[in-house]
Amino acid sequence: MLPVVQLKGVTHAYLGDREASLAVEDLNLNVEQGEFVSLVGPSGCGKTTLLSIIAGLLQPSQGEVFVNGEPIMGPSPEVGYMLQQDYLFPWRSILDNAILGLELTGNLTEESRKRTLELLREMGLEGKEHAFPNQLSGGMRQRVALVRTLATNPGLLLLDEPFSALDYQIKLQLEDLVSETLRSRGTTAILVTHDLSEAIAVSSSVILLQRNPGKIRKVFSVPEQIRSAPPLFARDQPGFSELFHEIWKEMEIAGRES
Ligand SMILES: Nc1ncnc2c1ncn2[C@@H]1O[C@H](COP(=O)(O)OP(=O)(O)OP(=O)(O)O)[C@@H](O)[C@H]1O
Repeated sequence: MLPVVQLKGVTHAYLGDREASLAVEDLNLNVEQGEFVSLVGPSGCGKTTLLSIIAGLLQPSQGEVFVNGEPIMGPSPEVGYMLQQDYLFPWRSILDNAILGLELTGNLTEESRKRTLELLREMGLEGKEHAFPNQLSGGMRQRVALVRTLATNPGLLLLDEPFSALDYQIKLQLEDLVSETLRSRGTTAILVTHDLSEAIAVSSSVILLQRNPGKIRKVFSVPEQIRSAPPLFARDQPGFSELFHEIWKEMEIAGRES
């Protein structure tokens, strides 16, 4: 089976007025169907650059990027992108926000609208369909953003720190919800996070990047007993803290070298 994401020799330099800054260099990566991969590493190591490239929002200076075997030419409905901010439109109801992606891609039908209502219910937002974003909590709004992203049924989900602005308890609940939803749908996902314990709790593998320039330093596979537990309980599994300390140590060494 083809990997869902393939990066081959991806290099990207941002061009400034006087000089170019090399954000990522010669990156090679395959993400397989159903994998949940986290990208961690120090600020400036190129995590967001990489997601933008995979999302088709940024063309790399060099190298090739494939999603489901097809070269990426621009944003595609196959790829969902969720950010730290929910970017809901304040003048649209929750349901109207949730169906926005379907509208924009010309896929809004009675059937897809019903599926979106069902998703809102699964996310605990029943009764809020006709409310407006300012009537919802931050955690609820982020769940609406998740429904909007999932409504178009993307095979690949890119998550750029989607939980980082939330209270700790809400963040843990959302990690569980997202992880369970993606697992049951078999969606492939790439998460950028600064929270190492979150990365280990939700992922099948954790990719540590280093900076100056951004490169993959090491890939850590998350053991089955951690991976198969819901994120909240994954943190109590044997091997969790050992893996945390192993990655942490490598991060510190990488930090000293960059
Ligand atoms: N639009 C831009 N123009 C110029 N340089 C940029 C631009 N965006 C990012 N960079 C540079 O590219 C490098 C990688 O940035 P990127 O935002 O991808 O890193 P990151 O790992 O996501 O950082 P953080 O963890 O702080 O969000 C950094 O050196 C950054 O300064």
